[in-house]
Amino acid sequence: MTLDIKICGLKTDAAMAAALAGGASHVGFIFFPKSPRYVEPAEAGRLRVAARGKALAVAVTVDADDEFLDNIVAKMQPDMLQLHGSETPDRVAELKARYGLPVMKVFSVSEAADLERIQPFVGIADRLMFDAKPPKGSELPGGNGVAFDWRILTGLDAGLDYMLSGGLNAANIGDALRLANPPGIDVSSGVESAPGVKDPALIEQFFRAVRAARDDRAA
Ligand SMILES: O=C(O)c1ccccc1N[C@@H]1O[C@H](COP(=O)(O)O)[C@@H](O)[C@H]1O
Repeated sequence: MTLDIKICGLKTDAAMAAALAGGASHVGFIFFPKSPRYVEPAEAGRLRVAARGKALAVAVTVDADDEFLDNIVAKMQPDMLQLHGSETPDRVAELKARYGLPVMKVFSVSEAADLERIQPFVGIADRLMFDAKPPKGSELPGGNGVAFDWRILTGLDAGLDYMLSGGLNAANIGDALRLANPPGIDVSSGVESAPGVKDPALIEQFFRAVRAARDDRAA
């Protein structure tokens, strides 16, 4: 089975180069102004050029309005939108039609009952993502470096296309893959040396850990 790997919150050429060298299938840019990973749409547009033909460039937004999204889509030219807020199924459908782009809808989860919220989005969102709930007091809906109990994902329908996110890093990715067997994974703060500062060495280490875990499973 192939495994999609998204490195999110890119802000520098060096981080982009490390993500592509490792074999990322997706690279993400954060358009949430309060985030330490926020990047201006034009700068994301410059950075994403290196990914053309190699990885899908994902614009991550949180309950963004049309004006902000128009600007992001025009300047960055993403391949995909990631909706990390409380967007409804109607809003997902509206944005897919408006931009002609696939949409990945994010759900924050902590227990199996949280998975019931995905039903109205199945068949509308192109892909789902499961992230941990933000810790109390956090201003960020994602990018908190917090993991959830991956075993709850074993209750999902086989064949559901999703990415596992939240608190992943080189030390725990083996367990995450073994327990949840997701079709895709997404990492941000687990490959940073400080909030918003991607570390190419940690990115490389993450890919190495993924490869080692997959080799172990294949053996
Ligand atoms: O990373 C952020 O700052 C962010 C801000 C607003 C919405 C989403 C954000 N990040 C997303 O959350 C996942 C998980 O992050 P982490 O690995 O736990 O740090 C990240 O990959 C982004 O998709």
